[in-house]
Amino acid sequence: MTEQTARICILGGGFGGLYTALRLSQLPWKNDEKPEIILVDQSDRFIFSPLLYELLTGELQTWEIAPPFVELLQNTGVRFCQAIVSGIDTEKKRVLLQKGTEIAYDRLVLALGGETPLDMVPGAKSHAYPFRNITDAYRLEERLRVLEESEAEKIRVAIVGAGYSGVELACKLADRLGEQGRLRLIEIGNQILRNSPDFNREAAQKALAAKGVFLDLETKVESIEADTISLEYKNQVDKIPVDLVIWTVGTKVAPVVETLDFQHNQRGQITTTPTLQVLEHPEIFALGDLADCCDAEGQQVPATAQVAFQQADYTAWNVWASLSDRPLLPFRYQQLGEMMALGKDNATLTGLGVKLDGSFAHLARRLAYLYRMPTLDHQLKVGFNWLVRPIIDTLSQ
Ligand SMILES: Cc1cc2nc3c(=O)[nH]c(=O)nc-3n(C[C@H](O)[C@H](O)[C@H](O)COP(=O)(O)OP(=O)(O)OC[C@H]3O[C@@H](n4cnc5c(N)ncnc54)[C@H](O)[C@@H]3O)c2cc1C
Ligand SMILES: NC(=O)c1ccc[n+]([C@@H]2O[C@H](COP(=O)([O-])OP(=O)(O)OC[C@H]3O[C@@H](n4cnc5c(N)ncnc54)[C@H](OP(=O)(O)O)[C@@H]3O)[C@@H](O)[C@H]2O)c1
Ligand SMILES: C/C(=C\Cc1cc(O)c2ccccc2c1O)CCC[C@H](C)CCC[C@H](C)CCCC(C)C
Repeated sequence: MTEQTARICILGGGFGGLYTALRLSQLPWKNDEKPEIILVDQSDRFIFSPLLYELLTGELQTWEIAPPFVELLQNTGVRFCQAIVSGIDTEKKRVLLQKGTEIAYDRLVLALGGETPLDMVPGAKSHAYPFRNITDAYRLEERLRVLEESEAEKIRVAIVGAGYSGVELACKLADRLGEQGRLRLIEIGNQILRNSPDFNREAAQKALAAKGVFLDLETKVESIEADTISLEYKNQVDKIPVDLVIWTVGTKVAPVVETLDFQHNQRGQITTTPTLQVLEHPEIFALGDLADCCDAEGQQVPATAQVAFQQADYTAWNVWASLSDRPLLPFRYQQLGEMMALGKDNATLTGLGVKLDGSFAHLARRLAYLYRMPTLDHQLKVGFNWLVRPIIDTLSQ
């Protein structure tokens, strides 16, 4: 009697899910043990979010940072299913999709990421622009285009949150808008980039100052209206006219994740073991922004692409191990450093004992991200384009 092929279902094709699928397809399955691997995502494209800002400056094109899943999964044996996940029946081991169909699984990988909360202040949902995915980038692009084509002498942009996204966006938009832009970066704390190494924070402060970005520290957003933003500073509220508000603050898990009957932390993330398994469900793995994970050393890991990217290797290995009767490995997070774009030809990078800023950091950041893109085929296409495009642009001038 032959045993039935095992089915691995991966929910979410971001840094956690897509890289898990790709690694799983490369593992040494014995022919009679080769499982069926299905990747489910609501979108048809993977998003390389660290390079999302470059769409707004025209430095990069959609195909480079958001390749379609079908293209990435070609020749891997992984099946792609575009659908919205609406629930999981853990008793029957089935994933429920919004379109009414279900997928049975033997192993399940949860990697649905996070969302930007627009319910933190009144008016944000109706008037502020989030910046997390390709739809957000297109919406923002369209608004910027309308403003640029208007008669307005100045385009007044307020960016809420001086974390990584806020600082990177402010620098890129300042370069895009030039003299036409008047940017302010609003931060509740008393400094920007609270969690960054001093070198990166200082490089960012210098870049923001050089680009004329106005910094509102210790300032809380009270509310956002159609063309104003109300800011509280030292117990006084000021209403400031704005053309565009971008909201970068916070990450929350999707409502479908909140409804799952697992242990969650206060932020709604699913608690996992260091082997990235959901408590009391060894057949279910969770990683990335939706997972509350302490690694083998007991350190709480942050919600970053760098973490999800590393967890994907362990998840793939552990899923394979659990189907091959091998021991599972606890996740060991290696903080390699951090990189930040500070405009069109400037960046800052701290990691592995190296500190770089300016155009060297810009180049090193681009190369480091090229190396982290999902498949060799995509790396080659993008790398070739980065080499050849400047030559074509120069010749066509
Ligand atoms: C602008 C920006 C820049 C960033 N830059 C960096 C950086 O430089 N370095 C860094 O380390 N981190 C960075 N991050 C953080 C990083 O993007 C996240 O931590 C990382 O993407 C998390 O990976 P994930 O797999 O958990 O989720 P994601 O990569 O967000 O993937 C989740 C996937 O699930 C899909 N999905 C969600 N809900 C459903 C559903 N119900 N049904 C079906 N599919 C669904 C989504 O479409 C998405 O493809 C950045 C974030 C942003 C917004
Ligand atoms: N280059 C990179 O490495 C990079 C780029 C983008 C994102 N990421 C990762 O993605 C995750 C999200 O980062 P993010 O920068 O998008 O968002 P974030 O971490 O939520 O940062 C938002 C910033 O806004 C501040 N803030 C909080 N509430 C506020 C309010 N009501 N008004 C004004 N400011 C407020 C926060 O201060 P407090 O910190 O005091 O709360 C923080 O400085 C992080 O894990 C980050 O590491 C990394
Ligand atoms: C800081 C580095 C990696 C961490 C990291 C950061 C992210 O934002 C990620 C996002 C998504 C996936 C993964 C990651 C991630 O791993 C990179 C460290 C690299 C070295 C410190 C770079 C050394 C540069 C060399 C000196 C090369 C210089 C080249 C030159 C300028 C020609």
